[in-house]
Amino acid sequence: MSGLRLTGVGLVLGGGDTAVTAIDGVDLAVAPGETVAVVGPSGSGKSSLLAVSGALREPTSGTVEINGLTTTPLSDRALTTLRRDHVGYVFQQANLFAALTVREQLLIPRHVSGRITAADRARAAELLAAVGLEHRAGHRPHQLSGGERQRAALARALMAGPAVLLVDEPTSALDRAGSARIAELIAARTREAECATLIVTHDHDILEYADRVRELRDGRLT
Ligand SMILES: Nc1ncnc2c1ncn2[C@@H]1O[C@H](COP(=O)(O)OP(=O)(O)OP(=O)(O)O)[C@@H](O)[C@H]1O
Repeated sequence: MSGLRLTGVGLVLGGGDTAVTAIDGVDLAVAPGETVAVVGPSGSGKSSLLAVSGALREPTSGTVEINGLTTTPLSDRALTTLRRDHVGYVFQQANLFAALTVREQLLIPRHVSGRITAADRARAAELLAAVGLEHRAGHRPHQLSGGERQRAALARALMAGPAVLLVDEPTSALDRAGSARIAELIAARTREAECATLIVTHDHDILEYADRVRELRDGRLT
């Protein structure tokens, strides 16, 4: 299927005496245009779930399908292409490049895979307007607020038109109003771009913006 599908996914981290089952028999499907939130306490496996969902970690068992493509067994090169072409990531610290302006954060990855076209520039401008940052396009990350950085990271993640959008604790650095704004924006862009969005969070305030909410406890989805 398009979107994201996890079937019987398990992930064991470490080995020997310190081996931990971080994810245990997880079945989860996220359809295009849908936002699913997974909520769970610290250590419940949220980051691990995102890592296997985004083909950043190979599951110990089960299968992960991203936009109809199964992630195992694939070469490192094929995985890199899969991640680049099909997955957008918005991680906790926004991971913006300190030296680049907001506009460049969106355009430089295009440059790496070829020339920046007029269509790329138009798309970047459209996405920055959609996240309310057109007036900050020439700013660098240290000149932005926490919420603005998250919105820049969201726009960058959407630049390649990913089939799957993975979001880790989008609101950890934000106040309540900022949290609501980014959560609303993620859900709206998800519908608009018809990507399958998985958000992991412990922030219950943002759950109202998700189409579905699942709970993670000790690596198991309930
Ligand atoms: N390299 C590792 N070796 C062994 N166990 C690990 C390793 N990395 C993480 N773990 C354990 O796996 C479990 C899941 O970790 P994970 O980071 O996915 O949880 P989380 O829900 O994202 O936590 P938090 O909200 O605190 O970031 C935790 O119990 C953690 O202690």
